[in-house]
Amino acid sequence: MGSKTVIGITGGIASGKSTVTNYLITHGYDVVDADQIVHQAYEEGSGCYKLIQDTFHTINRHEIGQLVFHDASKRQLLESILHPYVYQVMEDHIKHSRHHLVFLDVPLLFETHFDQLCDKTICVYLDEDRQIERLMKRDHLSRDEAKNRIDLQMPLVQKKALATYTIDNSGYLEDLEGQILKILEDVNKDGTL
Ligand SMILES: CC(C)(COP(=O)(O)OP(=O)(O)OC[C@H]1O[C@@H](n2cnc3c(N)ncnc32)[C@H](O)[C@@H]1O)[C@@H](O)C(=O)NCCC(=O)NCCS
Ligand SMILES: Nc1ncnc2c1ncn2[C@@H]1O[C@H](COP(=O)(O)OP(=O)(O)OP(=O)(O)O)[C@@H](O)[C@H]1O
Repeated sequence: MGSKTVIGITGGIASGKSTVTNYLITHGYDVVDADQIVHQAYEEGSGCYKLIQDTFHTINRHEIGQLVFHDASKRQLLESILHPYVYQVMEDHIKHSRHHLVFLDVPLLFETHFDQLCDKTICVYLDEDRQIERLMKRDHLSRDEAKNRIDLQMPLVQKKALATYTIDNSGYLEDLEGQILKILEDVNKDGTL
């Protein structure tokens, strides 16, 4: 993407991507969040609104989540509406960003092949027991429901193997800053910042 460096941030559900990107945003970095773009698509006037409503007979994300997290063909249908939209918004954002470094926060970065937009990638990971605990707590899910949502994504160990950098978020929040700074330093070293 020309003189810009694009870094994709991924991980599992509730692995701490937003916690990492909040740090980056606070420190002035340009971050695009795929979940936020998806949420905008559910707003009246977006290019996807009518198609989602016609297809699912509701525009309520919670109701649609209940459907698609238990039905692979409905999930694929929803993804076929939303992923091209998210890709386009991200591509436009990269093109028009005034920053030299752009971060993309995409839970399904490798599953969707959005990593083709990226020069480098970061996987935020943790052990599955902690992931389940944090997901249950944050989204008020049962253990079974949390496990089901984790199992819908590429295993974290696979994402870790595909990523340029990894961030271990099994520990305390204070342990994140050092790992993020090390990655930024490495990106800097390449002269890409
Ligand atoms: C299923 C929907 C309605 C649930 O909305 P809701 O507001 O309850 O959850 P939210 O959007 O915040 O997603 C929370 C997390 O669920 C996971 N998730 C979302 N969609 C998917 C999916 N299709 N497959 C696997 N995991 C998913 C991600 O880790 C995401 O961070 C919504 O996520 C959606 O429309 N998903 C399809 C688009 C998609 O694939 N998004 C993922 C990033 S591109
Ligand atoms: N090191 C940590 N210690 C304790 N709790 C944490 C830590 N990191 C993140 N959390 C909490 O875990 C939950 C998941 O983190 P976060 O929302 O950043 O994950 P995410 O990867 O962005 O999730 P999603 O894919 O669902 O958007 C949040 O409630 C967050 O406050």
